[in-house]
Amino acid sequence: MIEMKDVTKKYTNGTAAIRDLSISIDQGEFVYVVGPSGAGKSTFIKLMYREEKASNGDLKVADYDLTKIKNREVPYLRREIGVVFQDYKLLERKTVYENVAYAMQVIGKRPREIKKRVMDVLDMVGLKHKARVFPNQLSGGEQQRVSIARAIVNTPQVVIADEPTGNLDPEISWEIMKLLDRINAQGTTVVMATHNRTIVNTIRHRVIAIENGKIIRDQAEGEYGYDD
Ligand SMILES: Nc1ncnc2c1ncn2[C@@H]1O[C@H](COP(=O)(O)OP(=O)(O)OP(=O)(O)O)[C@@H](O)[C@H]1O
Repeated sequence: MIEMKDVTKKYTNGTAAIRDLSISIDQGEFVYVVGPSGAGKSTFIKLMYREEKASNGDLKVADYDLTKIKNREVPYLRREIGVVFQDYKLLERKTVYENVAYAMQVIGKRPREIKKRVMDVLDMVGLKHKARVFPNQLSGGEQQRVSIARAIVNTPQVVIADEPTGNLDPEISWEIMKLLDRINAQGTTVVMATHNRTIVNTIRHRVIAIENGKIIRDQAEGEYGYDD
């Protein structure tokens, strides 16, 4: 599902945020990406959905070769990748329903299909009854559930989450994790950057540790915890 070979990302100011990194993530895996602040986790994630371009190396995501992808193909790639951010990034002037529907409208889905699918995913995240409210009338956990609904509404092959529980209380974080686990159980690959050791050590999945733009450890699910 995700193949990186000798990928380097150098920002224009000369910072090499990712250095000669190689990794393979299979369809259906759940992978945590951990590491200290500034290690390169967000950059690693941004490379996957083409928010940033690799400076060197080969990168394939969901059947797209990102070294060869044309700009007009990027929206098609993004249909296969749902992204969840720490700060939710919802559109404040749109309702919950509209926020989720928008992801389908931009790819030209028909209104009738949109209505059914949006209500189905809102039901899945437990927010069908909040469809008409605006994001600022929701708690942080509810906003994150809306953003997860938006990420999965086009049934992507991969969901990428950058610190999805970073702004949430522990109790609410577990709810978000349960939701991501459910999405994963339905066959969607999940890649999640996190600083939360309790989560990583409790809900076990493969763990990739990044430091200075390199993978320093790649620990299969079932191996001992993330303890440094
Ligand atoms: N747009 C940018 N331009 C220049 N340098 C950048 C840019 N974005 C990130 N960096 C640098 O690249 C390195 C990796 O940053 P990145 O945000 O990927 O780390 P991170 O592991 O996600 O950190 P955090 O846990 O604090 O979010 C850092 O040194 C950072 O300062």
